[in-house]
Amino acid sequence: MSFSTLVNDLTYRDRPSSTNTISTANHTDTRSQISRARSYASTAATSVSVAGEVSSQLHGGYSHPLARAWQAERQLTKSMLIYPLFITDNPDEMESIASLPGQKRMGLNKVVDFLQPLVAKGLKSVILFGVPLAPAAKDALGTAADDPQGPVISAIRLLRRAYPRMFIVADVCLCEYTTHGHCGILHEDGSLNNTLSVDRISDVAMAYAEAGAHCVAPSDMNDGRIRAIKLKLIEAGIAHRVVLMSYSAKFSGCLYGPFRDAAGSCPSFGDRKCYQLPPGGRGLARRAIQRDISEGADIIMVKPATQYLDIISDAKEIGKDMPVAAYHVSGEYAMIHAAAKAGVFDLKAMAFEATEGILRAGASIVVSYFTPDFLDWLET
Ligand SMILES: NCC(=O)CCC(=O)O
Ligand SMILES: [Zn+2]
Ligand SMILES: [Zn+2]
Repeated sequence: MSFSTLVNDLTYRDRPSSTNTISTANHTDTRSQISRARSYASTAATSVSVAGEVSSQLHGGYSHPLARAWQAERQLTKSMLIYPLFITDNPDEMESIASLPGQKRMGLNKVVDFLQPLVAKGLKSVILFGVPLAPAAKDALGTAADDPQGPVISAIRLLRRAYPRMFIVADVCLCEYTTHGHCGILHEDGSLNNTLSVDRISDVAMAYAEAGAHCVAPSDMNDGRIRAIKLKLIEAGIAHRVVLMSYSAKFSGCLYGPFRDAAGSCPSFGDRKCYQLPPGGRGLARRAIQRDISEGADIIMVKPATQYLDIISDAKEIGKDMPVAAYHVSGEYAMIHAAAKAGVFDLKAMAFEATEGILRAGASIVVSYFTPDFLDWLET
């Protein structure tokens, strides 16, 4: 221990403090050391002691709730939240999703009324997932994904009319619409046919954009789909009014289970490890993020969120001039609910702590199933 640290340490411990009773109580035996240190300090280097006292005092800076809020580079606001909605092809459906407490799967006749109180509380944005319930709606090419009468395109049109100020994001993938449940079109050996998949995915994205989505968000992880979508948007003359949000770093793992229940998008064989990223692949995620930025992404997303905070921070560093989004996924949401139910912690406190961690890592947009709760919990 250097002399100045000793002085700081002793000076700090010696101070009577209502907020730090443990350190004063435990160190009464150091008084003679303190006075020796102090007299040395006052003769040799008075400024060391003063400077030490000044720099060791942090508590004052966050003593008030507002001052605590100011410590955050980014504070959670309602504008940062995107709420996931599951829209089925059964217009009158309103079903609870067992593995996603509080979340519903709903039909077109229900969605406007469902959103009304949320919009009144400040909901700004939703992301739409289509859920075809009729088994006949699925095929090898995911034809239903861009059915003009299908749930996503119909919901885009409906919500644009009902809530003209709401920002509508359309998730773009084929897994909800393919019989095999994979995120693209397959070769005969069951692997992804990247060329056909990108062509199909970019057509689906175009259909959503043309129907009026403010943002299209491809979550499939096929190589080159950002470039393909951007080029088609430019060619159609609508690139200037559509945000392209790439799920750039979407990791393969076990946190999507409740979503697959909700959307019926579980692969019928195999897994997604050959297109979603391996959980340890930080360098690979950085390359995927760089690639998607160079291909024309307007927003880059990291998914899941709390297990991948380093990747969010990398995304913010690599894409320092663009917004970074994080998807706080179904498994993360379900875990928080389960642990809160088991008495491990308070649901609200944990929802804030997890989301603040996501913002601190670098995100300024959070796709969250907690959105309706946050609309109640946040003042602005
Ligand atoms: N494209 C969306 C997903 O794959 C799942 C998200 C979740 O688990 O909430
Ligand atoms: Zn998919
Ligand atoms: Zn997906």
